[in-house]
Amino acid sequence: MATDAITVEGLRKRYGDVQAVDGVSFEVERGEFYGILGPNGAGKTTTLEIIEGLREPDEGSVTVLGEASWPRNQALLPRIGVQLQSSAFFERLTAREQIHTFASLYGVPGGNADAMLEKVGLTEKAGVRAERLSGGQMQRLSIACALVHDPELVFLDEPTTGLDPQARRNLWDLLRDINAEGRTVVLTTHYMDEAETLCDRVAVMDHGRVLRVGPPGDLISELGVDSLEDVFLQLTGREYRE
Ligand SMILES: Nc1ncnc2c1ncn2[C@@H]1O[C@H](COP(=O)(O)OP(=O)(O)OP(=O)(O)O)[C@@H](O)[C@H]1O
Repeated sequence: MATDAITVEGLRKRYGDVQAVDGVSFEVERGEFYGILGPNGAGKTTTLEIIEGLREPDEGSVTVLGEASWPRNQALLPRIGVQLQSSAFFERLTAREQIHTFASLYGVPGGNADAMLEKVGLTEKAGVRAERLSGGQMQRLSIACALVHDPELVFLDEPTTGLDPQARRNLWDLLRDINAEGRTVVLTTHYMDEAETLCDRVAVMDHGRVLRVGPPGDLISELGVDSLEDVFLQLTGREYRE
């Protein structure tokens, strides 16, 4: 459908004996804030990597912003942003140098990089080396680097893991702003309250399959429980652990 940002159909991926993704289909609408939830090993990262065009599926197809994501599609790269782990920062560079390096890779003017640093509240830390930033500051820098080329679609893999509650809430405001600007956001998270607060819809995965898709509030009332945490527990039979 023309309004879909992402269409995933019949995805399968096996690593040796492990069927990591076992027939996954779903759609993400343009402008949507979409969460992919599941216990460790559920197949979330593999699914995301296939959608991002970083991994070839054994079966199935993915359309991102109207284009096939495999074979790797160069035309898509400027249109999507992928939040890298902070360990992927260039060594010994300051926050400002990091984001300017990402900007130049995409041919983006340096002024935009400084504006992005300001947007994530890191202007005062611009001269600090990335490895000396706090956990929350590093996460904000990695999100800024993923956004510096103004992508339409952003993938965030556990953006608030390891942050204290206040830093998580600050980051939630930033993620809401990114989405309010019209960008589609796809998020994986280990925090059910985070998914409940931020996501328009979530897909709950386990054992390489999608068990259920819907707005958090609908899933909660359909299953007659009190929270997304309870939905997760009921569908997967497991607590959400890291
Ligand atoms: N490169 C690989 N080679 C072999 N097995 C892999 C590889 N990548 C993932 N797996 C296996 O595939 C399954 C799905 O892994 P995946 O990382 O996609 O799950 P996940 O839901 O992202 O888990 P987590 O929450 O722990 O990140 C797991 O059993 C994992 O051990």
